[in-house]
Amino acid sequence: MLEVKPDIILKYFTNLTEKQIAQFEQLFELYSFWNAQINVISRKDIEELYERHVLHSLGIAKVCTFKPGEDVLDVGTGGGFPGIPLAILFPETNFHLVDSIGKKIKVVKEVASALGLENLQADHLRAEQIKNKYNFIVSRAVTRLGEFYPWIQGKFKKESINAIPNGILYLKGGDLAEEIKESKLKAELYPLSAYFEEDFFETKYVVYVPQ
Ligand SMILES: C[S@@+](CC[C@H](N)C(=O)[O-])C[C@H]1O[C@@H](n2cnc3c(N)ncnc32)[C@H](O)[C@@H]1O
Repeated sequence: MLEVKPDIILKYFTNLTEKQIAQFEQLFELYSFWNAQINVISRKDIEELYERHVLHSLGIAKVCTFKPGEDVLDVGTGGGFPGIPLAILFPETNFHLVDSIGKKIKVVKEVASALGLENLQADHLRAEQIKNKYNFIVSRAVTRLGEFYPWIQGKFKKESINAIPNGILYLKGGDLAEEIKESKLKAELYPLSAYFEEDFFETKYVVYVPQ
């Protein structure tokens, strides 16, 4: 069987514990197995799992170091991106992963349980149904910011304990100027090419919208 190693993760995250390295290593086998049954990432992408999905998700960690005890919501997590890689990296932060498609949440629950992730809860829910409040709301590839914002408005904790105020950290690509203008939000753009040298990241950003 093809074996793909998470070397690219170790290249950019040099302080991982043995446990975290083992968890990242497990991801390839787990997603190869689950993706064959329930499509959560493009099947031709599986060999690029670590660069295009795991490292891309961890781009958020280059912009914000989550604190122990903070609550983070991942809206439209699909098979667990960006929530699962972030939950491995920040084991003392609480992650709530939701998706409107139940079978995708099944994959998230299976992967999280195989990894022994105790800081992650996954629920089959639409973002609009959520009543809890969070420090940060993360997302990737769900919808335009203008549509996304009303779903999560009012779901932030008032008090911030991080170096950056509570807010949205959204992974986006391409030309964002028009989308941000249309949303009328005050957004800050962090290019992932500033942190990662691979071509894939040339057009990728973390969009931060403080609350
Ligand atoms: C293109 S997929 C992206 C999945 C994952 N974030 C990733 O990057 O691999 C978009 C996901 O958003 C989910 N979704 C769309 N609208 C949603 C909503 N209102 N609440 C929760 N999930 C939603 C869909 O079910 C789908 O799984």
